[in-house]
Amino acid sequence: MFLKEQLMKKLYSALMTAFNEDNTVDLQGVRAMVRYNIDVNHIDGLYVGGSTGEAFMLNTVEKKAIFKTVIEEANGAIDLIAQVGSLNLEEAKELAQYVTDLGYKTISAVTPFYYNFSFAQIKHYYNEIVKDVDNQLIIYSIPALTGVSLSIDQFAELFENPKIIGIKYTNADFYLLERVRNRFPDKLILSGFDEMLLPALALNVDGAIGSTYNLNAKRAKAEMVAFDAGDIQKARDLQQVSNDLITDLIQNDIYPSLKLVLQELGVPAGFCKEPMSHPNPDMIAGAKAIYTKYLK
Ligand SMILES: CC(=O)N[C@@H]([C@@H](O)[C@H](O)[C@H](O)CO)[C@@H](O)CC(=O)C(=O)O
Repeated sequence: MFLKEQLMKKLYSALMTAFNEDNTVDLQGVRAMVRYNIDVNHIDGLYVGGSTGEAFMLNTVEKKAIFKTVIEEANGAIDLIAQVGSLNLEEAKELAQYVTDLGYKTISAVTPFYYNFSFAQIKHYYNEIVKDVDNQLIIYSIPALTGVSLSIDQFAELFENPKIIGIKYTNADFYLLERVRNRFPDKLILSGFDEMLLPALALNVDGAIGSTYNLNAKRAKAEMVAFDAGDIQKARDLQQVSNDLITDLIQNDIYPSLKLVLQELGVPAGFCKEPMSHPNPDMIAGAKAIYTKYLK
């Protein structure tokens, strides 16, 4: 089991999934992205099977193949968190057992979405996912995509289960983040919006998980170091450049653009899965410009 100290102020890439043009999973591309994160980004860990991994569009067999490939390729070099949450609770439980058996030390699960579940149902979902596995879980809270906002008292109720150890906090509500941080000093809070890394650091999060760290980890790490050293102006300057990069990525369609820029960096990141876009000439030109401006 991880102790909180072992995960402090760490940077995690939200791992992408490489797809072939026909929308099948390209496991060689997945391996290449794991390697790039370890060898070039010097990342502390990977969040596998999350939004950036396009996991909510994958079937169980594909998810298992990715979890297996990633842990094999990482071979103990970095922390791995497996996002197993699913609207199909049976699938979530099956994946929780599967990744635990593979050796993942931490799991995570998105709040169940779409059906407007009550808090009692959400609590049941989390307790069921961890019930039979010897593992610990981080709640994945991303209200902008799920429509599910948990209150501080609801987080407290979920934390009554000792296996629930933290939150992947992808939320622009910094008032709630401050409240959560101070009410649960021993819980892991990992910030999820890359463009808000600096204010999240100011509120003493334990680290960050994000999509853009797949290619911008060096700058984000430098920002974390500057912040820790008290060089706030340097941290601001770095966040400003990162946010220019993130703005350009979003304007160019972020998920395919992340993959296109990785290809410029020599990583065969493949395609996104439809209905995500496949690249068109304008998008390819935009990604090349982003690479040249921020990463060359
Ligand atoms: C919706 C989304 O993709 N959010 C990203 C961010 O890294 C996001 O792409 C970035 O902050 C740009 O907005 C992460 O929070 C998601 C994430 O870590 C994951 O589950 O893959």
